[in-house]
Amino acid sequence: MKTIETLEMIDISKSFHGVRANDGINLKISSGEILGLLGENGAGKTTLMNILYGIYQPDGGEIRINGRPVSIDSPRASIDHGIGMVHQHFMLIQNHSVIENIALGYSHSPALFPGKKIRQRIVSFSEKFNFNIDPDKKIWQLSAGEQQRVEIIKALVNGAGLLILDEPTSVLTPQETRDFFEILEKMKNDGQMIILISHKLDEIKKLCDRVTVLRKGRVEGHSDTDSLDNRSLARMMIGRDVVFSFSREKMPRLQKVLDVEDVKVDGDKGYQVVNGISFQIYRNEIFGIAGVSGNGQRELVEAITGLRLVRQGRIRINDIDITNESPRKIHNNGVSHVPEERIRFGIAPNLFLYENAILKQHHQKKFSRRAFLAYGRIRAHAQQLIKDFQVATPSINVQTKNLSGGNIQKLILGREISDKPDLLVASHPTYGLDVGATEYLRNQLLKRRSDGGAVLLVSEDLDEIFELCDRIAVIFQGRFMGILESDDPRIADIGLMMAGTKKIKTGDGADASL
Ligand SMILES: Nc1ncnc2c1ncn2[C@@H]1O[C@H](COP(=O)(O)OP(=O)(O)OP(=O)(O)O)[C@@H](O)[C@H]1O
Repeated sequence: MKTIETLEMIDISKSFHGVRANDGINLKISSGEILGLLGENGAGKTTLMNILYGIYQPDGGEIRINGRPVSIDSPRASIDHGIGMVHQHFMLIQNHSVIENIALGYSHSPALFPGKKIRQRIVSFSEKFNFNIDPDKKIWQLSAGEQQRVEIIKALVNGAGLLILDEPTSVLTPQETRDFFEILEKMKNDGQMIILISHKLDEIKKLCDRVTVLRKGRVEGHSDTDSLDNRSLARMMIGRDVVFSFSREKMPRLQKVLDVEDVKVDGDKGYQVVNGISFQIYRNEIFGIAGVSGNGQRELVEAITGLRLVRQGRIRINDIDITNESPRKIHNNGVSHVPEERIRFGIAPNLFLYENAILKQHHQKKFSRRAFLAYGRIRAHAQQLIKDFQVATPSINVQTKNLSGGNIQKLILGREISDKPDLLVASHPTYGLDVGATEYLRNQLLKRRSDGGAVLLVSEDLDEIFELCDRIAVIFQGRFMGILESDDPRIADIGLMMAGTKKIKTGDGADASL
């Protein structure tokens, strides 16, 4: 392992076409420390870490390792200096084994395929930090948590003394998160340095020794986590107080909007992953689906929004059968969708922001005149959207791929909600959002409900589900383990239901699957 004792970033600046993403940033981390890097969406966290990892070159400033200035002009140089980065989206080749993936990035190899040496190192790290990974398994056979551990091992095998982790728990189940925290503690006690980017304040407080908070490209402050509570952390990040809990008045359910009847759907690998699910959602209702990811919720949502074939059963919106209709027809019948994979399904990355602001809506009368797009109105709509949803961008004339992850997310949400759909289907809508944007989004979902909309919310964040939903279904292996009213005392068993060890008979649509 490389011996990095201290790493400093001094007065780092970086601009993109006049946008100062980093403006004189200072940061320091020492061996055996976990530093939290916090900041609102677009604050400059990813840019700063991309500079440290050699993906971008800074316009000014210096990086010092053990007090000496170093030049990091590529990821290879960064790895050679003992820095490793685990991105939000894993960079692993699915059809290759763990050992093959690690060999591909191995930086010290004299041999063509240094399999034996790598196997030894995987085993030794696994024993030391309890990674529990089979080196011969293919990546596609591994859970998200296991794939993340492979990424970490890959960095450690290359000698990383400093690990950068970008929102590492967003893809993990609660159990995997607990295991992951233990691994990080062990690594820290072994002298490893870790920089953790996260929007989850509890996580930051639990794991990090110190935090550096960025705002609008500058350092807002450095602090020990002991001396901060969630409220003061949030205030540092977004410059105002954040509401952490919402009051949700009870509302009578009105007409039925969505009717899902005994639906069966196949997954990507060709076998059935939604095994006969029935439920209804009404106007003035937020209906939550809780469950560990990979239990069929993604496929169910894709079936409702027209992205996946329904093999059996019917789906109706306002009593109109939309089973296996095109996404466009389903959208025209009043369904909007905030997809789980936003960059892939939510935007066209190379189009301008104002074009993405009306994606799927361009044929509507307000945006087109005969065969032509009404660009004046489209631009005005985009301006309003970025104002209402606080999308941080220099203008509406930028390619959407250049927005920060959280701001892309806000743009999609704004577009879908402003369409005032009868049914809004939102998959993990607050993932990647800062605390201020999360608060705003949750308020918007509640507003959609009180304006007479129906909302289907799929989330792994139980706090979010409890906070927002009128009824909660728990999905396990493609079946509902029960549908509960939010004030049902049996809600305490939700963990058991998520793990598949308890079913609850509720006299609702869920019975069809019990
Ligand atoms: N390649 C790029 N081209 C143009 N602008 C960019 C580029 N990368 C980042 N930016 C801009 O720099 C600013 C900082 O973005 P960055 O991705 O670093 O923020 P972040 O703190 O990581 O945000 P998030 O929490 O949303 O991921 C944003 O205004 C973003 O639009």
